[in-house]
Amino acid sequence: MDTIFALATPRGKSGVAVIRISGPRAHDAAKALGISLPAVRTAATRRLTWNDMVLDEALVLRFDAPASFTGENVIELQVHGATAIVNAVLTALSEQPGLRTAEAGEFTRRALENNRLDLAQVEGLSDLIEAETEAQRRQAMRVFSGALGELAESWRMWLIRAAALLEATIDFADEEVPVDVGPEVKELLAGVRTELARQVDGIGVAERIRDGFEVAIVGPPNSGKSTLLNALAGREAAITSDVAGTTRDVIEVRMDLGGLPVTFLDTAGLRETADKVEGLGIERALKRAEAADLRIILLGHGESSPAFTPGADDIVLRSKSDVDAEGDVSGATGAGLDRLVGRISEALAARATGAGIAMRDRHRIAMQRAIEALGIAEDRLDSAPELAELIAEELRDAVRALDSLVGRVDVEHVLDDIFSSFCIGK
Ligand SMILES: Nc1nc2c(ncn2[C@@H]2O[C@H](COP(=O)(O)OP(=O)(O)OP(=O)(O)O)[C@@H](O)[C@H]2O)c(=O)[nH]1
Ligand SMILES: [K+]
Ligand SMILES: [Mg+2]
Repeated sequence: MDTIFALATPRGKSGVAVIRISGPRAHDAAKALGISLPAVRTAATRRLTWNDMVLDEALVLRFDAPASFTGENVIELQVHGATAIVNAVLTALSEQPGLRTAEAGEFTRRALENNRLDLAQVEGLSDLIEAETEAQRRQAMRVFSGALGELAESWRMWLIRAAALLEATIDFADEEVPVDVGPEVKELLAGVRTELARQVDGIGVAERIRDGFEVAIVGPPNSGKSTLLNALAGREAAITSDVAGTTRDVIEVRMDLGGLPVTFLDTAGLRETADKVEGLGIERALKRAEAADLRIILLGHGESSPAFTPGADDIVLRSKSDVDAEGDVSGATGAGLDRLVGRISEALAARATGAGIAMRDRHRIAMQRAIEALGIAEDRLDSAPELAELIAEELRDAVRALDSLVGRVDVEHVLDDIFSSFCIGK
């Protein structure tokens, strides 16, 4: 196994830069830099030297396998964040035998291989690093701390219990079965299936929290959509003018709205037009507005938008309240903007509460596979309960699907559990 190293903080000038070394030669690599190793899990300042030259005065942290992020011996060097220092230390490391630069994600891959993290936690970690808003941080943190693995483990235990009950009836096939296990098995399966379905339902919202909600601003030309977008963004993101049909392409502005990631879409004014390019813009506007999570329908004085019927949560507003007594909001003066932002946050926050812990297509596929297997098992329990062996096989399929959630693949281990732990009356 190679010993790998890399800069763990972004490149460029900074107060401190962290260089991580992981693998069997991590301790030797530190010693080769003139470092006398600090005690495990303590930090000590040490002078780094290479070819008789002092490179820097660094804070050195030492972790010994398996109690480290990667599960290997790890040294972390906190050096002064000058490009020249970082380069000198990285060069010194690369000149040592058995050491090489880490590939992207390689520290985490080793953590996975050494069972320091499960697959879902690895996904959580990558989302955590990408998190920009509070809701994203909270969601990623839940997954990173192993919540999905814990859920999968509890489902797995229920299914293994159900399979064990069925196995017992197989063992007793020729004799009298002491108890009818059907009702208990059914209850276990229905419990798992209901929870799985709830998690699958929450994936869409969880994906939204990860990738951002879309809020489209739509309405007739010149109602002030682009001006409103600019007011929300606090910058001139879109061109505005008194010419109807100014906006053609969809303009996107990403924002943090009360902790939720939101992308606002400014769109072309909706109207009948003979202009080919404007027509293409309107087509795009309609498509994106329909796909968005929420729409702000912005109307001018006395206007309606025949091209757009508002959905239940959509917000219909009258623009230019600074010059229109019946207006609700003014992109020009900012009046009514806080109230609008409040309404949008409220509508999206209500949806965000439906988020589950599962949050990826991979999770959806695994869970749906499990739901399907459980459905077949439940049907068989009703129609042909004597086929206990076949039913148990469906349960094993469901367990395998759930195991794939966390990247566990040792099916033998599952079968061992089933056959060893719960043998009623034997
Ligand atoms: N007084 C006032 N004028 C506004 C306001 N919002 C927009 N306007 C003016 O209305 C005109 C149209 O504004 P835009 O923001 O370009 O309108 P739009 O809806 O994006 O127009 P299209 O992109 O052509 O569909 C411009 O002259 C703006 O200065 C407002 O809140 N108050
Ligand atoms: K305009
Ligand atoms: Mg516009």
